[in-house]
Amino acid sequence: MNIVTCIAPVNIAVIKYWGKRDENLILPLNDSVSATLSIKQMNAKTSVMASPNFTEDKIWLNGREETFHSQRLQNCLQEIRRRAKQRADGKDDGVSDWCVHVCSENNFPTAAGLASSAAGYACLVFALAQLYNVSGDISGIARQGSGSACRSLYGGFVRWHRGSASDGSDSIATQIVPHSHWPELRILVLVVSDKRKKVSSSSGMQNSVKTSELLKHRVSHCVPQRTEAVIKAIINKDFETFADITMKDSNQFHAVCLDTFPPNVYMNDTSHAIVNLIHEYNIASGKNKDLIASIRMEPHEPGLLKYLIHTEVGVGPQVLDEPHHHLLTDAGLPKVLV
Ligand SMILES: Nc1ncnc2c1ncn2[C@@H]1O[C@H](COP(=O)(O)OP(=O)(O)OP(=O)(O)O)[C@@H](O)[C@H]1O
Ligand SMILES: C[C@@](O)(CCOP(=O)(O)OP(=O)(O)O)CC(=O)O
Repeated sequence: MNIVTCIAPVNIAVIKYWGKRDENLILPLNDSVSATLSIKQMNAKTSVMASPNFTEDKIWLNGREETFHSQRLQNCLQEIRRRAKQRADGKDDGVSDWCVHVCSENNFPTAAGLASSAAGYACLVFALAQLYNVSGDISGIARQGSGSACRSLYGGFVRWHRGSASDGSDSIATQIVPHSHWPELRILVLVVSDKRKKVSSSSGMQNSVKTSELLKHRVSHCVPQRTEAVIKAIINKDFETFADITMKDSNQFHAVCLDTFPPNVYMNDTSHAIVNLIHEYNIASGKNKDLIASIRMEPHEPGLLKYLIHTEVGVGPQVLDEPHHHLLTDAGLPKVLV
């Protein structure tokens, strides 16, 4: 059967990726570090199907057909087909020459700053790799769909190495520790808006590279030391240092966005109220207080917090074997549309 269905997780960066040195290959200016979130609560689910009967590559995203002409989609598909053709066993069964139909859905808001592109491209590339029997590192392929997607191919804590090769061959993700390393850690995702961001990450960071002096300082003077220090804190399960670096790096990322001209404002009053609440909680050494209850009480105006996802660090992408999981019919059409 030439159909595969997979799910892939989102990831949240504790050292942020912001700025590219190559727009087409998606090569970053700095290393980044993230935690992969449990696949149970938030995931992208993707079915890919290849058939000699298909006449063109097609993709449906959240129930709507989208154009397959996007350069990023094309780059991922081309690269994985190239890898399929040069498989170690030298046998190409011809499947990589057939057109593909892709159907994907996210079980959380798309393009709202919740890393939908990360889960989405990780899932697509992981599923295509199963379909074409491609083995070895595929994070460098997912990276060409969306930079942060390379980190969603691994569970636990993950580092995306900026690399130095001009062809991007060393700009890949590696696992720092598996999800089982720090099981006590809990992650709360507080969604203050589920609308599409006004400025996408891609164009936001492009403007920052062009106009922000602070970005240059961050890349050369802050991120290298922070990356080493946060990895050490993760390995030692040193929560205080981990939390300190994570908050400082997030603040600096938002400061770079404000230093960009014209500025990108991604946080609103509710986001700032939450940041203040966390600091007050820490100062009050609220280890015995119920943080979730405090968050639900604050900010005081009801309805400002859209929803709260209580999750933890999780595993990387998974294959779903059962036929009822497939999002495409045997004829290659989205089940939701037939
Ligand atoms: N399941 C998916 N499969 C393939 N592509 C996807 C999927 N989900 C999202 N995308 C692509 O990612 C784009 C959204 O990426 P964008 O970077 O703007 O938002 P985000 O990833 O949700 O936010 P952020 O990068 O700030 O965390 C979508 O417009 C679509 O092109
Ligand atoms: C703020 C971030 O989430 C930005 C993510 O940017 P994307 O990976 O979505 O950008 P492109 O590579 O242009 O697709 C920080 C991070 O995840 O490291």
